[in-house]
Amino acid sequence: MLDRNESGLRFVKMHGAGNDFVVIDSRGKGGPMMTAALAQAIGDRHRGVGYDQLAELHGGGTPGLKLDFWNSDGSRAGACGNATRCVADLVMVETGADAVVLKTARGALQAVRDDQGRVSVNMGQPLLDWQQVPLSGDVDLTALPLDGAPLAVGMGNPHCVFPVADAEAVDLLTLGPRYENDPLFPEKTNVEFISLIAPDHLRMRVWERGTGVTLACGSGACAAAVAAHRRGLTGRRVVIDVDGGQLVADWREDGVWLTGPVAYVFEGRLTPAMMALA
Ligand SMILES: N[C@@H](CCC[C@H](N)C(=O)O)C(=O)O
Repeated sequence: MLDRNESGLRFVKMHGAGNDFVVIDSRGKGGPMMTAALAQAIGDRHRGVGYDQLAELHGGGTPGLKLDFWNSDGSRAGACGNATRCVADLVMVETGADAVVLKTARGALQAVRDDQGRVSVNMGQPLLDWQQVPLSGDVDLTALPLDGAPLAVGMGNPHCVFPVADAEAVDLLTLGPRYENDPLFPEKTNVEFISLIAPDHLRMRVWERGTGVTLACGSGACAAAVAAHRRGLTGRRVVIDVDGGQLVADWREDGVWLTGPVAYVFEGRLTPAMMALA
């Protein structure tokens, strides 16, 4: 066990509506250090720390703060709305600012804190062309023998959203991995099942690519709002009930804004033995 004088890689455990993250701070250390093997080891809920996504913060100064995302199976993710909100809060607490810009593979994302302590991030405009989602071809998903006539939405990562009568009744453990790995999605996909509560209110259950069932998914909430609006089910702003709480997605002229809670769980240090797995 590490004592207080031993060095080790510091991390913070956070969550946003139950979507949980390990945040590694690599600022001022000459660039990111994460590898697929180490990300997978830290993500192991029995032998590591456990998380849905790992977020590594690096860069700073004039080029700006950068954020990379890893799934618990060691794969990379181009976007993670809830981790972006959590890390934005961490930086805002540190600097005393009420807004921050974080550079991600999705682009430079602007985040702000509201007077209830919730953090919002502009996740950008949805990507709706098949090449951008991406899909394996110019196919109409509604014509496919996939239950529920889904919509494909890119938010910097792929999402397949199924509007269904009752999201509670969906067998997520069977259907999630089936569609995640469908050849229609060359980079695999996140899978969301949504049902309508009211024209401004959805229920969503999610299977995340590279992770499995999670209690919430921010980019998934954005994709769900876009899909529901395109289907004529909702307006542009929706409250979304997820297993871990509530998120709000608002498709505005400048992009889809995702709002929700952030929480700090604990801080720790990874042991040298764990680091040796990098
Ligand atoms: N939980 C996330 C999405 C994480 C990435 C996803 N599993 C992927 O591989 O694209 C969110 O809050 O957006």
